[in-house]
Amino acid sequence: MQAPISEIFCSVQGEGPYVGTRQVFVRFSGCNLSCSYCDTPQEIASQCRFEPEPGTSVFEYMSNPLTAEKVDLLISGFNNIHSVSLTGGEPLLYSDFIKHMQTSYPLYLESNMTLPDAARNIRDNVAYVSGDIKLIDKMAGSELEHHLDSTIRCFRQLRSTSERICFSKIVISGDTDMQLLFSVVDSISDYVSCVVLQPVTNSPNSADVRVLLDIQDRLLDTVDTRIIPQTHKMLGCL
Ligand SMILES: C[S@@+](CC[C@H](N)C(=O)[O-])C[C@H]1O[C@@H](n2cnc3c(N)ncnc32)[C@H](O)[C@@H]1O
Ligand SMILES: Nc1nc2[nH]cc(C(=O)O)c2c(=O)[nH]1
Ligand code: SF4
Ligand SMILES: [Mg+2]
Repeated sequence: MQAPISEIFCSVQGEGPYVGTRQVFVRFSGCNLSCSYCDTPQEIASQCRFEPEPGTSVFEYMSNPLTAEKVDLLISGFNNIHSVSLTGGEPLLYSDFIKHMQTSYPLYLESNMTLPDAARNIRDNVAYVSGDIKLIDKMAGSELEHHLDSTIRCFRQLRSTSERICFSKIVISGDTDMQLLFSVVDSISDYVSCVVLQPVTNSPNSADVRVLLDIQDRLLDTVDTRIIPQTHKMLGCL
């Protein structure tokens, strides 16, 4: 089983409720969405860069695609790991690959939550689910309805259980549609342990802190809601 992977490195989780935990990051290449704020290259990487010594920015390069066995081997070289972050791009595009991974560390999925069949495929393989809610402003009508239905189905498949923790992150910018946000969070609130409002980073269209606090106040009636910016960018690490 093979997949295109753009990078593998060890760092601290910079987002959400597990911020500061030490993880290995496996970044799958390619995505089914193109979010306007995305901070990650969109094209399929011909090579994977691997940073053997954390924080050094010294990389080894290997040709894509990589096998699941090779990725397991690269992960096993790191110590004191809380979990392995599967990110991208969109890791659910590679659900069969994820099922083939044999690492001894728990898997922590970072997903855009738009691919419910793939979510179902790996629901017994992941211990943590960091699921984004994508409020895509260019969508309307039946396309938006289908998108939101897929999101809710993904959360239902990957919801918190005794074996798995699922939480949600929502990137908030100046033009986030708050009514849509409240309605989607209401639909998934039973499936998640908390909701994280993640202010957009490096954008001219950032959200006012008062807006963030208003959204939090409204959501706290339904679900534990936190405001957490991307901290790895403050640290200046990968
Ligand atoms: C690059 S995405 C990859 C995983 C998956 N495709 C997703 O969107 O959840 C990882 C995380 O970075 C967040 N992100 C990307 N660009 C961002 C930005 N400019 N500001 C804040 N968060 C951002 C995404 O919302 C997501 O939570
Ligand atoms: N340190 C660090 N934390 C992260 N949390 C989510 C990330 C991602 O790109 O999925 C990310 C990332 O790229 N780096
Ligand atoms: S879904 Fe994730 S990786 Fe894909 S474009 Fe949006 S933020 Fe970037
Ligand atoms: Mg990132």
